Amino acid sequence: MLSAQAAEAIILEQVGPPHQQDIELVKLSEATGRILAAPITSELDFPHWDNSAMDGYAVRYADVAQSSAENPVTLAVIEEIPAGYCPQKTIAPGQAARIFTGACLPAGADTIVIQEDTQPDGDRIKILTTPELRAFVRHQGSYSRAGDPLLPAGISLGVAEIAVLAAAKCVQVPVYAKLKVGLISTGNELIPPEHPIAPGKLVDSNQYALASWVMQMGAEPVILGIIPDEPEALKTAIAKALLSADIVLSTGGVSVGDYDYVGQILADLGGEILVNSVAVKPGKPLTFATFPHCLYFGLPGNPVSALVTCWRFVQPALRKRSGLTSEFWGPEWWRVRSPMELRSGGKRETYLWGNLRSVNGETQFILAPGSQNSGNLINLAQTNALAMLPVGQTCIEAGEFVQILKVR
Ligand SMILES: Nc1nc2c(c(=O)[nH]1)N[C@H]1C(S)=C(S)[C@@H](COP(=O)(O)OP(=O)(O)OC[C@H]3O[C@@H](n4cnc5c(N)ncnc54)[C@H](O)[C@@H]3O)O[C@H]1N2
Ligand code: MOO
Ligand SMILES: [Mg+2]
Repeated sequence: MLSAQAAEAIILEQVGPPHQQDIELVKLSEATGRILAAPITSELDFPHWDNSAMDGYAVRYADVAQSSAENPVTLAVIEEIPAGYCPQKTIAPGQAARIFTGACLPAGADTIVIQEDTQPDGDRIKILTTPELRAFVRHQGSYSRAGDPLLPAGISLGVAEIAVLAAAKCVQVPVYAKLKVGLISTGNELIPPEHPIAPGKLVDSNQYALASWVMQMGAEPVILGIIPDEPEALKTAIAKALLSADIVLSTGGVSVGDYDYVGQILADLGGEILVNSVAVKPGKPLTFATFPHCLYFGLPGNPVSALVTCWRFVQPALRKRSGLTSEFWGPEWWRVRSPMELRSGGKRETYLWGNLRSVNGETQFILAPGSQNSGNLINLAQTNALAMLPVGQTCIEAGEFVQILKVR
């Protein structure tokens, strides 16, 4: 049995980055959640022009360096500059321009006085304070200069990145193609949710759970359905899956039972089986095999085992394969306090599910009530974290810190 760390390393080592031909251009409006495939630079300075951060007056600092409420300097207002307008005049000594937030600074001016610190006087303005030199001026190029890198390749595009791409006028975005993830449920007991339940039968929840996870990860699920525990049917289905996906996830059939055929079939199909048992709970029979153009994860059938192994082992692999740079592969560990005692058998790296909650300003892990059994998917709902007890640690006392994996 491999340790979790050894299995993780073996899996990640086998995962390659996307290929160059996997790059496509998408519209910016459809780029959310996609992974940038090339670095982005802009031909523009940010800000594009010196401009005002406030509503007020553009002045020459030298004119107002001694100004105060008691001894205000009075300046002639020679132009009004709203946002979007290009100033026509140069501010000479003794002059100012009315200016508004976002408007271009006129030539000659170097400082903004906010209107609260002024008093209008016909077509002149009294300055009631001494501003700081260059106060409230947003200088051209002070955020980023033309030609500077704006975004690196290998990041996921979220709200802020989309804003930057829009500002840089990048309306066609180079991204990596979505990975295709084949999904197979194995088991004679399984029925789709639409079918009537019968004695001994069970609804295939794994297929829906994994399809949901695959979509959340920005990949494309390829639904291959329920396959009975029959070697020939399974072999045909797995062979088909290997041709139609970059990564295949099956659930069930990987343990030691007489109907657990997945490992043997992977070997028969020419797969190199690198992992078939890992010291994690739940998830011990996790199986990983490589094929020339496909990675195969045989996840355990129990619903919680399938998801825990997915979050812990498949997620970093999928992130790497989808083009993210290494800092984003995870797993991302956090350390938070648990107000409750947490227990483990100590023989396998053990995962308990629960919630991260903010309690009096501190993040805490709250264990999900009910049975922490890998067959119980009911109390996995509405959780958002897994607490991890390493091998050898049988207990975390109430109030102590525990290592956490954020999930979903
Ligand atoms: N003698 C031993 N028995 C078992 C061992 C062991 O070491 N020795 N390991 C146990 C552990 S741990 C796990 S986990 C399970 C994994 O078994 P399999 O991956 O072979 O999965 P199945 O036997 O096919 O099913 C297990 C369980 O999960 C239910 N299931 C399966 N598919 C689905 C699905 N698509 N949706 C919902 N539920 C599903 C299935 O009905 C079974 O109850 O093996 C232990 N046994
Ligand atoms: O390891 Mo199994 O995944 O306990 O249920
Ligand atoms: Mg089994």
